[in-house]
Amino acid sequence: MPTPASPQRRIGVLLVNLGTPDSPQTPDVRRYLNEFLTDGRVIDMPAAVRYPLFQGLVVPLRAPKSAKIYQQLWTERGSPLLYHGLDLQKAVQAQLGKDYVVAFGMRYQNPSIEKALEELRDAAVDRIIVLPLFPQYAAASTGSVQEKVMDIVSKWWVVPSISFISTFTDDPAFIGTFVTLGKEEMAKHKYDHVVFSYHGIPERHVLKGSQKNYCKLGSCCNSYNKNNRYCYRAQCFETSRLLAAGLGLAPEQYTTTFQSRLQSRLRDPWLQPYTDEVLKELPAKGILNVLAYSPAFVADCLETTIEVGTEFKELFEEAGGKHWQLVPSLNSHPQWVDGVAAMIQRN
Ligand SMILES: C=CC1=C(C)c2cc3[nH]c(cc4nc(cc5[nH]c(cc1n2)c(C)c5CCC(=O)O)C(CCC(=O)O)=C4C)c(C)c3C=C
Ligand SMILES: [Fe+2]
Ligand SMILES: [Fe+2]
Repeated sequence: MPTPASPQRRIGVLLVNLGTPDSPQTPDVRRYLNEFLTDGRVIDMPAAVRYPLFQGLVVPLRAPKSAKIYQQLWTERGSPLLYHGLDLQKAVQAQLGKDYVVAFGMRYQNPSIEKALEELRDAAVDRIIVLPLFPQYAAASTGSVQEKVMDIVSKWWVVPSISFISTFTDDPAFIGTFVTLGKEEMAKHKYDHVVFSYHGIPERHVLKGSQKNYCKLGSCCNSYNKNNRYCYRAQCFETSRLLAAGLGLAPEQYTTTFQSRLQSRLRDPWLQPYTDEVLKELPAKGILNVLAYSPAFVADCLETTIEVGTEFKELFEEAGGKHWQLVPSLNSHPQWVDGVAAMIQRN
């Protein structure tokens, strides 16, 4: 008797980014910030303090100010973080072909991770590979996506086989595409210095993630090794080193900095040096032409286009700098699409 053909076994891929408001209007921004800033992995305070402090005070004050910035960022296609994510999903799906089903979700707001996982379940995939789109692991970004995904699938009757790509700080395609993009800018203008500005996190977050107290926020992070594989600071330094090597930069030709600290009355220190403080000092050192990278992101968003591309440019020029240029993010660059597909296939 002929054996029945085995059902087609497809692999589900879930690409996840952080999330963005549904519109740049204050009520939608408020809803987004309420979800984001009450996540215990982002604001690691007891829930009894976090909810009243952030929902009751911080978010109502911040939402109208953030909404104004989102209005500057918004395009005809909506929020860049969202449309670049959807473009990437489409391109990776085309690259991987019919043996894969690629879905896209956001940790906060829409499209939700829940909906994206349900799409994969409805497609009867054999197993799921989750790729949080954060190159460097942080408990507040990658860790939060992992927790959310596990929360959702653990409640399904049939729990799928699932794996996570937790960090790609040194991935050749991630580095290689940023090198390509940087060289394109360097061909148009002569730069004195390169600034690699990463999203900041509280120092406490790094120390809490340190295995066997290996990390002391000092020279321990200068090499990336088995003891600090998930140390956010060590991963940022590793990304900078690899980008600098690809661009042919000597150590004195680049600086690693950290941006977007949430100003807190508690004044807890965030990773340093702070980008805004470093860039103001550059012109006095004769550095007048700066190429700026935002390598904690793989898609352009508020943090790249507005904070690095616009606000830091203004600060630099006010301090006497002449030329500040942001390298665009990877978005759905063909080299990056190939790299994401390769990462999935290796998994
Ligand atoms: C690299 C990944 C990210 C980490 C780590 C991260 C930590 C982190 N962020 C905040 C507070 C805010 N971040 C905001 C925007 C934002 N953050 C990331 C990524 C990481 N955040 C992205 C991709 C974006 C942009 C989203 C977009 O819509 O374009 C914001 C909102 C904007 C604002 O009001 O300034 C806040 C607030 C904290 C507190 C934190 C770690 C503790
Ligand atoms: Fe953030
Ligand atoms: Fe360290």
